[in-house]
Amino acid sequence: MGGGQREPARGPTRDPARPPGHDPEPPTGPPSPGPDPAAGAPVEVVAGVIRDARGRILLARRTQGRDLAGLWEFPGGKHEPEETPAAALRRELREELGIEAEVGDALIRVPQAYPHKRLRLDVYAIRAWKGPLRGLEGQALAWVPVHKLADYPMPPADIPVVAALTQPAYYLVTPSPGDDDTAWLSAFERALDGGIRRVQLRAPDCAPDRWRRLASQAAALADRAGAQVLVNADPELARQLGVGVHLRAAQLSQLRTRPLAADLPVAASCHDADDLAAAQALGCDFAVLGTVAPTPSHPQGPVLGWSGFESLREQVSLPLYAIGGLGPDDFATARHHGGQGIAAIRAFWPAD
Ligand SMILES: Nc1nc2c([nH]c(=O)n2[C@H]2C[C@H](O)[C@@H](COP(=O)(O)OP(=O)(O)OP(=O)(O)O)O2)c(=O)[nH]1
Repeated sequence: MGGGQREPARGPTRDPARPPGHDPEPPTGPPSPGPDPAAGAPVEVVAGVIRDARGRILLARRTQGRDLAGLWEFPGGKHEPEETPAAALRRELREELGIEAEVGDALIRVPQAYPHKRLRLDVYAIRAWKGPLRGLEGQALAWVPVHKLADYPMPPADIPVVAALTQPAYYLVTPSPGDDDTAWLSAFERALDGGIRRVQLRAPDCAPDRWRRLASQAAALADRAGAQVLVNADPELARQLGVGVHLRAAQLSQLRTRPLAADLPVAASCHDADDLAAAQALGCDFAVLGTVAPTPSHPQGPVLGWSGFESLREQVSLPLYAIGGLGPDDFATARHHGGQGIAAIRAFWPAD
C-alpha cells in the first residue's frame, strides 16, 4: 500500500496557537485600514523538506522582527505570482541557504488561517541538493531526526506537515463483525498485512462483553504489526486495553478534559467548525472530517466536497483524515487540500 505509511509518532500535543516557549509576537502598530487581511486571498508559500545523508530534516528558525519570529520552519518563502511552485522554491533555497535544489514530489498543501492573514503552505520533498549549505539570512539551522520534529515549536501550518512526514496516510475504521468473529479477525489481520498502521476499532451493534473480547484480540494483532489502535467512543475500554480512543462528535461537547493520559492517542469525528475547534481545544492528536463525498452508510448527511474540507481545515491545525466515499485513489487529492490522508471502512477492509 502506497502513500507513505509510517510508524505513528506520539509527539507531545501542543496548543498550536501557542507553541511552548515561543509565543509569536502579536502584530504591532495601529490597525491597518481597508479590508481585513485575515479574510483576503491566501498568501502562497512554498517550502522544502531537505534531508541529509542520515535522513535528518533541515529546519530554519525564523529571525527576530519577522512574523512568527523564533519558531522553526521548513525553508522556503513566498511564491511570486508569475513563478511555478518549483521555481519559487529553487529561488528561495538559493537565496536563503545558498544551495541548488532539485524539487521532488508534493508532500502536502496546508491552508491555514492566522489571526492576521491566510496562508497556503505548499510543501515539496527536495530530491537532491548541492552547494555549501548555510544560513545566508542569519537564521539558525538544525538537522533534526524525523522522530524529533514534533519537539520543535513551529507555526500552526507546520503541524500537518510534520504529521504528513511521520504518521500513517490511511486510517482504517472497522466494519461490524456480523456473527463471525473468526472471519472478522482474519480480515483485520489481512488489512494489517496490507500495510494499515492506524485503526479505529468500531462495532456499534456488538454486545459489550463480546466486543471487549474481540477488541482485545484485535488490539493484540495490531500491536504485533506495529499499528496504532483507537477504540470508538469508550475511554474506559481504551484504558483497559492500553490503546487510544476515537471520540464521536457528540462526545466532544460533553468532555472538559482529554480523556486519556498523554501517551495514549485521542482522536475525534468532526463534521463542522465547532467540532474541529472542540477537538483541538481538547488536545486531540488528530481528527476525521467528513462527509467529503456521498456514501452508502451516510446517504442523507451534508456533503462537504473538497472545497468545504479545505475551508474547515484552514480553521485548525490538527492533522485531518478525510472520510466519506473515499479510498486510496483519493490520497493525493486529500494531501492537496491539507488532509493527512484517508479514513475509510470499506476501502481498507479486505474482501472475502
Ligand atoms: N518558509 C516557511 N514559511 C512558513 C512556514 N510555516 C508558516 O506558517 N510559514 C509562514 C511564515 C510567513 O508568514 C510565510 C512565509 O513568508 P516569508 O518567510 O517569505 O516571509 P516574511 O518573513 O517576509 O513574511 P512576513 O513576515 O511578511 O509574513 O509563511 C514554513 O514551514 N516555511
